[in-house]
Amino acid sequence: MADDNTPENSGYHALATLLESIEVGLVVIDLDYRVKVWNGFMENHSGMTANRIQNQSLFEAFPDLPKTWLTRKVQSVVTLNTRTFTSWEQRPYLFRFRNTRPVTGTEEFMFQNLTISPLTGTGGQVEQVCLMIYDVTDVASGRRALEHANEQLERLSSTDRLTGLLNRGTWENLLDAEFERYRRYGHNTVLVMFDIDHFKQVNDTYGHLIGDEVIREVARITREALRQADRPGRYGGEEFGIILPETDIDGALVICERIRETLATTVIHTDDGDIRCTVSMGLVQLTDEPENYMQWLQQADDALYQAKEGGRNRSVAIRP
Ligand SMILES: Nc1nc2c(ncn2[C@@H]2O[C@H](COP(=O)(O)OP(=O)(O)OP(=O)(O)O)[C@@H](O)[C@H]2O)c(=O)[nH]1
Repeated sequence: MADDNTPENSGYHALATLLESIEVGLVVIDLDYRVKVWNGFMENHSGMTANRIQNQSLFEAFPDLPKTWLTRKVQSVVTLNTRTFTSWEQRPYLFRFRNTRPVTGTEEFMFQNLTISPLTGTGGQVEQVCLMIYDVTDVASGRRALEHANEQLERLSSTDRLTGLLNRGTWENLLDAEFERYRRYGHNTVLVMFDIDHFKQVNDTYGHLIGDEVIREVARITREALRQADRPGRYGGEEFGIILPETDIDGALVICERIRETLATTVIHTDDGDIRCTVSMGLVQLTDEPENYMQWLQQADDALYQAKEGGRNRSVAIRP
């Protein structure tokens, strides 16, 4: 009988205790996926005791495991006798454990990195494999928060803060892209420039803050009148542009008149009283004439100027 007090045994005992209490999941399975070792981390997070799962098939005990994927990974570890590593970015988790971290409590489940190592027997053959599961929820949730913040930053830098429409830079890039698309495919496309009439009076009478409210309301009504593919943008102070892809000049005129009439009949309620405003619009369907998008823009601006000259609160369309 072995003497429990030999230095070898006490060393082994210390090691076993360490593996039992380490903050990493340790699972040893044989080549039939029967569980041989299941440490404290796994017990705590799965609710399954080592005694219960001992010698059970891993896939029977955890039917939700990605069987095909894990089998392929384990097979390659066994065949090549080398370890493999999978990060949470490739696969967020192997075992779906609830996230119990206090700081990253907003994450629903535990993100995991996984290492699969071969365990060889005395003959040098791989007889078992060891799965090591690392809880990387803190890292993953930090990274995800950063990505989320970057997305928001990206959105903010492409939109106008007052109206939420595309800002001038982004909108002009789209206009340039639409111009190139026309050159290649020749699809109908219309550019609209419009501007709030006598806006200076609104500012002078009510002040800049109320003026801003009016600009915001004009943007909201415009956005609501358009389709998903249409691209409204805030070009300058009280000047807006709309790109209407796959639209001819008659269709564009219908859309613009709808926006113009809606605005003309809308009362904007502000803290300083009710305000009405009108807009003038210039529309131009793209032809082969402009050599670049800036010339196309100039044509629309000329049409807008004609609408102002013609008495405002109207749309002027330049036909192809
Ligand atoms: N509140 C506010 N006013 C702005 C903003 N940007 C430009 N403006 C004002 O918009 C007014 C534009 O005036 P004008 O270019 O003379 O044109 P208008 O009074 O609208 O007259 P027409 O366009 O000829 O009908 C100016 O008073 C600008 O100060 C802004 O972001 N907020």
